[in-house]
Amino acid sequence: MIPAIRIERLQKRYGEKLVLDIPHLEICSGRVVGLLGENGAGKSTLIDLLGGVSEPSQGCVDTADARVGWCSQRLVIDWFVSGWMNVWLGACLAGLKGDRANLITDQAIAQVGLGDANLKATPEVLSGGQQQRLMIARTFAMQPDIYLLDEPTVGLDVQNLERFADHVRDVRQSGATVVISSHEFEAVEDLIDDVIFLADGVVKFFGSKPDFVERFVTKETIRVVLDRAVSPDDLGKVEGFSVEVQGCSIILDVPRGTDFKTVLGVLPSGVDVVEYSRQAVGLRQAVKWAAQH
Ligand SMILES: Nc1ncnc2c1ncn2[C@@H]1O[C@H](COP(=O)(O)OP(=O)(O)OP(=O)(O)O)[C@@H](O)[C@H]1O
Repeated sequence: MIPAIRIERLQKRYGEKLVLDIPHLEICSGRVVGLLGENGAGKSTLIDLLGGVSEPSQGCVDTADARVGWCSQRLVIDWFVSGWMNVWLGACLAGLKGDRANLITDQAIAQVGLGDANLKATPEVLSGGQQQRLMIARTFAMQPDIYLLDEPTVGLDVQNLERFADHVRDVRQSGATVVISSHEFEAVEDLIDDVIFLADGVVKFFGSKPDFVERFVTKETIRVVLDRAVSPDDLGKVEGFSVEVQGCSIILDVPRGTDFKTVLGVLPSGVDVVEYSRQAVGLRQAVKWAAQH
């Protein structure tokens, strides 16, 4: 696959502090990449460098001649023109003019569910979530080859989240590359193909989402409900298990893939299992473990 973004010896310092250090990284076109990591890991710094709105202290980012659409975590809005014109600006940045620019503007507004909002007024009349969507619409109207979206799902309600996800799928289908920074793992889990996991400005993992989950989720949580309460002393011990008793419920942290029979081995004789469930293994657990290891 062709790299849409190539990073070489990229460093960003604020004063003496090195906040991002990526020797080499290539993001392929047509992928949706989740940029994950704890607060302060360097996600926004990387998005800003990729978008060219921040200068590297060293090294470079190459996006060839791609059109890059940057949607910041912070509000970047022209408060002196109407909401509609803020989105139209995106169409203009795509080189569109006249009726075509107007059409793309209206489409982008509909895609983020702002069709009924008062976009004739300046944007301060919009709610926080609507202002966020205004910026997303402007990026959509720009029709970029590379979308850089910093926390785009914050403040979106369920319906708008679905609209957003549909649009990301559409642009990915048409070959665009999308980088999404997010702490809202459930919102982006089904969208992303790859994960960049940053910790203290360093890429700790870069690869496919399934590989990320496989690598970092080594344990899973199982909940067993019994027909009567038991005491922790009644339970057997199994290497690698940690067990918590809550009345009739037993919560077990076990190595991933542990079979039911092995779990049963922990229980005292003479009790019946009323309910048994495994917590779904996904991005949230992987991020949690990646941050700890
Ligand atoms: N303008 C600045 N001046 C000094 N330090 C900065 C500046 N911008 C960011 N930093 C520092 O760079 C580091 C990375 O910040 P960044 O905003 O990229 O993190 P992040 O992963 O996006 O965090 P969050 O999840 O909280 O948005 C942090 O230690 C932050 O304090």
